[in-house]
Amino acid sequence: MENGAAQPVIVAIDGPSGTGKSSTSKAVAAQLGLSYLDTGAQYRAMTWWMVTNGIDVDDPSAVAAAADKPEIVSGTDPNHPTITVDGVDVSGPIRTPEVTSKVSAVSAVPEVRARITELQRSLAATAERGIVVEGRDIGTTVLPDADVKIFLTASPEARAARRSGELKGADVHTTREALLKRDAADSSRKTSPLAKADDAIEVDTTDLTLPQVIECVVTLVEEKRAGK
Ligand SMILES: Nc1ncnc2c1ncn2[C@@H]1O[C@H](COP(=O)(O)OP(=O)(O)OP(=O)(O)O)[C@@H](O)[C@H]1O
Ligand SMILES: Nc1ccn([C@@H]2O[C@H](COP(=O)(O)O)[C@@H](O)[C@H]2O)c(=O)n1
Repeated sequence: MENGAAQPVIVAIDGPSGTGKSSTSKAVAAQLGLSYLDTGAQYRAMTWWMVTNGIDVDDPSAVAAAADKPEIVSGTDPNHPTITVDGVDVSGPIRTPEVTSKVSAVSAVPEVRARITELQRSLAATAERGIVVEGRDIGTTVLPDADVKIFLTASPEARAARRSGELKGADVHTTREALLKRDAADSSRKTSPLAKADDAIEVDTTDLTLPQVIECVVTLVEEKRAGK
């Protein structure tokens, strides 16, 4: 089949924090002309709204009761991903240390996950050429029939070094502990925890450059499209 008339392809990329999901997914989507969805940004947007509206994020029933209130809209252009809550651009505010430290509590609430999962499935279903969706439960729960499933990993040391390089001046040890704490919370929650789908391909990125990881994923998607 000609490239222009190709069937939409759905790519699920999961893994712990700092393994390179966002960087890889954006680049793969841009290279292959697909849409891109950062599902972590959606959970961060929900958390930002809870904090901004004085909801106690450690009270799951308060979070559940408010979960249907914010209108979260994700733009899926990999070259210009956007996220708004009730029409406000929150791409900056969702990356603060406060939101990062509270997002695991909010994302563990089943009503939050149900609401956001519905948004994710709807975006995937309407992506004309297909989509790369990255998160923690995409291959296991959100899109279990995805055409290609990747689970990225990397050593905690490599992930902490990458993150502290981004957050200029951040201490690597503190960054490592914060990453591991978030992974533990995300992996141990009852509803759709961070997990590798049985049919996902695991790619350990510890000793790979970002361009190498991107090339590996592009090749896997192209092989799938070619029916190999
Ligand atoms: N293979 C790699 N080698 C070196 N640096 C990398 C590699 N992959 C990603 N990075 C860098 O590591 C940092 C974290 O990457 P990224 O944000 O893509 O991870 P993530 O898995 O999406 O994290 P999170 O789940 O916390 O959002 C970025 O600065 C990115 O440029
Ligand atoms: N599919 C997903 C994606 C993310 N989360 C939660 O959001 C947090 C932030 O994710 P980042 O990728 O932006 O770091 C993450 O720690 C999870 O709590 C999720 O539950 N499911």
